[in-house]
Amino acid sequence: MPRQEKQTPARRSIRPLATVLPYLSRYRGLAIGAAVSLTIAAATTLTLPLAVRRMIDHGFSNSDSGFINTYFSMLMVLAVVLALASAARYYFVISLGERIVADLRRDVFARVMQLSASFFDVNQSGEIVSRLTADATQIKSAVGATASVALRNLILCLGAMGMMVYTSPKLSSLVLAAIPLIVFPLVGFGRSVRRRSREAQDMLAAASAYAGEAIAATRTVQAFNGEESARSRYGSAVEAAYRAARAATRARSVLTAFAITMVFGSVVAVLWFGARDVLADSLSAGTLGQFLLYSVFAAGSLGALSEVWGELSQAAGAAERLNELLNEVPEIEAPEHPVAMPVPATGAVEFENVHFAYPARPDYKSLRGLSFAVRPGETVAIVGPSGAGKSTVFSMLLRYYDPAKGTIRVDGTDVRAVDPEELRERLAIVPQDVTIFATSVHDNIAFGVPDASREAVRAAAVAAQADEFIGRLDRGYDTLVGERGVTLSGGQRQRIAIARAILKNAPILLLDEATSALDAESETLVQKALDVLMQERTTLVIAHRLATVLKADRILVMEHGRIVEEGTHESLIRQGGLYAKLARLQFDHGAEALFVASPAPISP
Ligand SMILES: Nc1ncnc2c1ncn2[C@@H]1O[C@H](COP(=O)(O)OP(=O)(O)OP(=O)(O)O)[C@@H](O)[C@H]1O
Repeated sequence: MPRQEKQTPARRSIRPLATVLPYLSRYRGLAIGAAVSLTIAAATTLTLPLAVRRMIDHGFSNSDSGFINTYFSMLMVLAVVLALASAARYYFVISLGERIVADLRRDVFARVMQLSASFFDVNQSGEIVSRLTADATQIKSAVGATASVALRNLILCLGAMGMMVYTSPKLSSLVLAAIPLIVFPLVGFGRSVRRRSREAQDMLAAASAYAGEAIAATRTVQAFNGEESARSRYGSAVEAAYRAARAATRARSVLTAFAITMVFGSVVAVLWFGARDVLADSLSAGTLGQFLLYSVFAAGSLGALSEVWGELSQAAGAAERLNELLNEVPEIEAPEHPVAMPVPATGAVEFENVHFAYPARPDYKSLRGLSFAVRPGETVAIVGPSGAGKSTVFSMLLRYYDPAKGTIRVDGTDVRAVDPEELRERLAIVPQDVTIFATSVHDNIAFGVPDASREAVRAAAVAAQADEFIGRLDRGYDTLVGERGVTLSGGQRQRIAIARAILKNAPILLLDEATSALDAESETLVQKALDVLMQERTTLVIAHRLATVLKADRILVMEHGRIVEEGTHESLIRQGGLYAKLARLQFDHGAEALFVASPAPISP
């Protein structure tokens, strides 16, 4: 998301909250229940001053105790109605808030899952998580508690004003004249609260993003004695969030003080007039009492409304941040009329004059006219110095990004013309940094095929040389492996990833060999697992091991985003070019199993 757009102020203060309206209409039952119970509660409250007037003007002067009994029984009934209506209001309104925010969270998450790699190149995951949690919570309190208070006070305020007019049109006209004086400044304050609150949420998200990163990397932080600097960086992020939140709160306090002074000030002024009318006998004491209660209701609810306005403005800041995610358009989307890929899949891959620069680094071309073709069933090794563009080839094939120029074809079809889901069905990847989810071993292997049977998962694990170690775990395939698979060794994680790819059984395998050295036994096991996986399918492997290049049908040597040499190990060694240099480096350093990543000058 373009960051500069984030700060664009919307013209109207609480407009971003309109996002929740479609959700509101989805739950009409709850919304109607809330509205009805709100109305009943407010109407009941409004009848109380009527009773007070009757008591003052008639009740105490009348010695008929029957009248008093009926009167107080009625009041008791009213109290029970008020209590029940308030309880129902609370239930409906809070449930509605929870319901809407659950839906909103789900929709925002679903949208985030669809976004392209380029989005995540520039946005931090912790920042996004903060939107899903902190911002959504603010909206929940706005929709739930705040909206309920707002509606109740709005009804109460309008009702009280109506009753004021009914009680004394003369005094009411004075009150009504004061209202614009109060409302307009309130709206202005509300806008400033929204802006500040948005800033506070941005700051909080930045702090969360940093916390997420640091917590995920505690081992590295500790290894480098970085606790102190991490602590102080997080501390200042939190401090900045606090300052921004305080600024928002300050704006809200000013708003509240202003509102209460104005509202009660005008009530006092009006009553002053009223008191003179009573003295002049043109108004009964009971009527002034009734008017007084209604104006206190009206003033109280206006005061509450001003506070609610502050809260709604704050929630609008949060809604704005969620809207940005909801409105984010994935860069890679299925075409409107996707071309069907040929069936059965053959596993052919072709790059034709592909040029590409990462969106986060538009001036640097990672691929510069890359062309090659891989026949169905062929095993092709890609080698080259660090930064040559090897991993980029995989990202392009998986269509994380689209090329600036040129065409990529899978099974003869341009990848841009097909549904990305159909394309990715045909590809299985074993990345260098294996992703393990904090769930069971079974679910990790079955990640691409969630309905796979236990037998199928087991068969894949056996083929990936993983069954034995899984059997030794506490609960076998049901063992939870911890976040990012922390309870597993590097080799074990890799074999789980291989089992995942075996289970997916896609016609094209993308393999990014791990550079990290495994112990000899793990190495042999991983190698065996890969041999199984590579059988009978097209394999593109970013190779770091001699064994792998020796086994490949063909080796592509990449440098600066294009192919510079091509052939078998022997023919390339004979050519004496870049490959020969890379290979020599490896032998010179005696690391038989590893390709050295960059062709540094050979030391004498
Ligand atoms: N997400 C990204 N955003 C911007 N630039 C990137 C991104 N990923 C890679 N690059 C750049 O693109 C170039 C090619 O990177 P790539 O990862 O494809 O290299 P590689 O050959 O796989 O290197 P290595 O062997 O070190 O993994 C590098 O210069 C790298 O800095």
